[in-house]
Amino acid sequence: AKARHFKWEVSNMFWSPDCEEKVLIGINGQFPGPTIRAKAGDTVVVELKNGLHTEGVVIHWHGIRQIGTPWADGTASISQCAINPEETFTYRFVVDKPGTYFYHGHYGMQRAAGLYGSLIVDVADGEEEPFKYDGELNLLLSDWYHESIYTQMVGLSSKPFRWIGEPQSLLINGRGKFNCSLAAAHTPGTEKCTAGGNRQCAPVVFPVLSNKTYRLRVASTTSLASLNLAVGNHKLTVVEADGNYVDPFVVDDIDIYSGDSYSVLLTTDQNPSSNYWVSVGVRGRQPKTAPALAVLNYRPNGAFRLPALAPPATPEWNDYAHSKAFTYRILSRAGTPPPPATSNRRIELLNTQNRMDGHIKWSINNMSMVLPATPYLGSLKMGLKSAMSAARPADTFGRGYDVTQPPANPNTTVGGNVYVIEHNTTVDVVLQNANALAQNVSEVHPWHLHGHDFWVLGYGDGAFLGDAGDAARLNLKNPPLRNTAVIFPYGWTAIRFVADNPGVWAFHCHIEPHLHMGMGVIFAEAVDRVGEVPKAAVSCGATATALMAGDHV
Ligand SMILES: O=C1O[C@H]([C@@H](O)CO)C(O)=C1O
Repeated sequence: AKARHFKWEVSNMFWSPDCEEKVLIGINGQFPGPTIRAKAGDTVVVELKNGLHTEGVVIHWHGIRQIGTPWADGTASISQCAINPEETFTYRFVVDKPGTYFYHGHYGMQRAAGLYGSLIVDVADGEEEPFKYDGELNLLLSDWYHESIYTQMVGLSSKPFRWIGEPQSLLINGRGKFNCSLAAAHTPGTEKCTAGGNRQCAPVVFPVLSNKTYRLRVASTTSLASLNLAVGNHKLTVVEADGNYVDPFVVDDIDIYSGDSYSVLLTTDQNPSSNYWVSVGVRGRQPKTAPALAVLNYRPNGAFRLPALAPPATPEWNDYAHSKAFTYRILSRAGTPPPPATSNRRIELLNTQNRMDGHIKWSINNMSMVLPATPYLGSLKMGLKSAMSAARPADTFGRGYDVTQPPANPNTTVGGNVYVIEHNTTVDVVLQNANALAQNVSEVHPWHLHGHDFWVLGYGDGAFLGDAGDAARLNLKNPPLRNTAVIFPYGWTAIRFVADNPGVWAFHCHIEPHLHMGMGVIFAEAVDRVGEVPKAAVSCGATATALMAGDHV
């Protein structure tokens, strides 16, 4: 195992991801940020300098469990202080498991401002993947708004509430088109874009050879959009989800929620005289955003020889039967560790949209999460009384709640939502979706857990019936291991994890505006067992460090 060193500087820069120039957050002058490539067992060291002029920054390594290094998880107010402008913080952590991951900002809505990149972990030397392929294609998917994240955040917390709306474009590896289509010939009423050139918005071209198998690594860091990916005329074999191998299955298209990652195998078995479209469209919300397109370029055809066939159509946004059919097929590959047969605790989390003093919030068991000024990892480790509100959030919301209707009493309050988790206990969490504030509206929410993979034990429609029924029907045989799980409209999703990684871990909806509106909880897991926390993670600036060392002003 090696140490892999990176020196990064985060800064605002002008960029044209969809051909319209805006300001975004890049790393070392690049957007998306540099790809990290390492082997399982390596130590990744990122010296991160904050080159933003007037705001803090942190980076979360999404899918990396940070076993023994909870201070490197990169969550502002949770695992560390936001890094001040001009300051450098060093992230040092082991990438213990091969897979397709990514990293992104986890302070305010900085992820939506473009602060993200790929993190790919290959198998350790001497090990082999359990499937064969000839080459790899990397697709980091995102959505893009023309309004700044500041305007978006102010709208979300204003009275009256101003929703951010749908994104202006979808991006593949940071590239998209705003008001034109590369496939205008197949899309009546749209303007044709110029395809080539070396502009920042030039479409991605994936060169391939005929009759080979490629591993497509696909990850979504979208702010809002749930996506679907298809490649014209080609089948996709799903082999990995969130850094865990799955029992392979073949589909025409895959759904990818924000926070998800997949590997799919594609065999170039189609007519080699043509190129083919890779198409990424919106699902789960009525789309107002055109699909993103990239070119699967069968060499030696010209890169910008446009495909003869129309781009594959994205399934209807509200065809949830299609979504569920895909999601339910994801099961663990033989050899994946099975979950413990029983759990010590079940936490049932009801997701509701609420009102608070004229604001709109998302609440969990009727508490909307707000983050503290002092990062939990330090304040809980030091046992500071101010660290947590005395009231513990509830483990359940009671069976009577009608998930099919807007909340009878929509009023909510804010809280820390800190759940204290005992070391080495097995914890079940049931995420219960419900109707939003408007009649007949219930949305998709992809929930992401930090610090752990979890087994997805099952999904259901309507209210979870608990011990009266659903608890006995969970899949304990071959549930997939993941770090992100979707809850479907009006449905529930049950997960299980073992609390074997002391730290303070966020568990939240990965939709950026929903997290901003409070849709999350904190798992304070065996914090007394956390090793010595680096001072730089929990004290900010040189004076803080010096004061901690006993110096006086
Ligand atoms: O959180 C959300 O708020 C809006 C809408 O429900 C209220 O304007 C929306 O579509 C969300 O996902």
